[in-house]
Amino acid sequence: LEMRRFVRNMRTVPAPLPLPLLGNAHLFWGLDPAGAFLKIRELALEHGDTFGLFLGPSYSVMLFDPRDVERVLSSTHLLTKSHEYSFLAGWLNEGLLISNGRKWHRRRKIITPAFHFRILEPYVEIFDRQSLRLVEQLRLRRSSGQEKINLGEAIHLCTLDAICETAMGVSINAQSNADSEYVQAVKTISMVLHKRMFNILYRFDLTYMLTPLARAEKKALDVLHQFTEKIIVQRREEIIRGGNENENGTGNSEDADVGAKRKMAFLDILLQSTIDERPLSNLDIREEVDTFMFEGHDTTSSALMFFFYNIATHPEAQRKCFEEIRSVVGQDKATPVTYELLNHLHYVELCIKETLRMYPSVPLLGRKVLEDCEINGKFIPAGTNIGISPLYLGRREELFSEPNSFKPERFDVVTTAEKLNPYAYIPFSAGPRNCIGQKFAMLEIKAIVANVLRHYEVDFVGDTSEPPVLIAELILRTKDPLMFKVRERDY
Ligand code: HEM
Repeated sequence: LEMRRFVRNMRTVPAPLPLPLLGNAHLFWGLDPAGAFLKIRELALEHGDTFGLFLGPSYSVMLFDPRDVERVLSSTHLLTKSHEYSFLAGWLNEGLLISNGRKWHRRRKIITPAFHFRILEPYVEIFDRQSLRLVEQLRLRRSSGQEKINLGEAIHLCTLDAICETAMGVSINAQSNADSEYVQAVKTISMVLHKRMFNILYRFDLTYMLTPLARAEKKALDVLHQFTEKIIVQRREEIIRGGNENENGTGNSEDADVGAKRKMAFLDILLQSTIDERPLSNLDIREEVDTFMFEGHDTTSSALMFFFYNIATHPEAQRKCFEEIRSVVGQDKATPVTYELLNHLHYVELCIKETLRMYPSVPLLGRKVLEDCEINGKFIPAGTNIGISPLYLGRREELFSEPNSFKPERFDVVTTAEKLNPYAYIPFSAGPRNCIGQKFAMLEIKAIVANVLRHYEVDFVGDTSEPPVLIAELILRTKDPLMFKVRERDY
């Protein structure tokens, strides 16, 4: 930073004293992601809700005051993502999550209609079918002698199946074929992303390229990209050949390793979209489909895992969820869940919202400031990275009473006395760059919850005296897997 701007910034934004060259990096030396998160909390207590951090040459400002958060997230100027998102570019290229400027704006405009409720409504049939496969998988695990079940792992495969079918209109059958090349490639990429973001050895491109991890990434990317591309080419050809015979689930296009009835998948919508009257190229479509694949499965499976943890450790909440599901969907376990029925699951929705307050799937958001600006009297110079943490905000005592307790009723607008600040509760972010898939996510989570709880009572197997240790990586997870027992419900 140039000295004059630096001094102006330091006057308005407190920061721990930086060391030459290192800045404040030494404060985080040797800490794992969980430790780094606690350190940031400690610094907020010491320096206030908005404070600066120098990590080597890069300067960041952490915002923990909802008023400052509002200024950033609602702004139409502060939309550029921070450098960390570029680690995703290998897979997502310049898809909606990481694109910036004019490209992002135009893409957001054409993708928004793809999340209209009329498009989402038929997807519930997919969520229903895939969650019944999950129910079956859990039964198989039990009958094969697995006493304790890693529910998060089983759910992850289920959400991967659901997003693949909705995004591309094909099934990868991840739940019955967890060893498939595609599923393994998704796993490899997630592992690589976490390592690149949090391990200094892998952070810099030049040194990273020499590691075996870079080779594993390249191999996995080839698998992922080739798969998406193959589906795009096939679908384009089908449309040229004979129109949309497979739309709305009426057709039955089969492929060697993919096979499922097609609906109006996101891919079909993108194939019909135009920008400046020109259709999107295969690469344009691939980056958006891959973005849905990434953003649409890990997030929902993290939310679901914490949902089941919360209700398993709060039996009264589990009972109320089950009673509501039974009264809305009916006594017959074979009745399919529908869009209409899911909209009536009010108490389940409160539990999902409370889960996302305590355990937001995306624990940290980052923006890059391109021009000097002021945020509520604080001078932020161009080049600053901004960090906003939905996880930290959701656990602030000043914003939520008993923040570490699971209290779904706080979200009940009819009965609650608590007045919630919309910028304190931001699991789906907020403003122009909020989550485009939030309605999709709520429907999918509800469908999976409804089918699992209709069939099973879920118990947590583990130490409940302490909350699980969280790892605030790209997607929130726990240090150790959460293990559960499921018991068949008789009614
Ligand atoms: C519980 C589930 C989910 C949560 C908590 C969640 C959360 C978020 C958050 C916090 C952001 C903003 C990220 C940032 O600014 O860095 C975001 C963006 C996004 N989400 Fe979600 N998400 C969920 C599910 C989904 C699903 C199911 C899809 C797609 C089917 C999706 C697609 C996207 C896309 C494309 C963006 C980028 C939007 C843009 O920049 O214009 N998300 N999500």
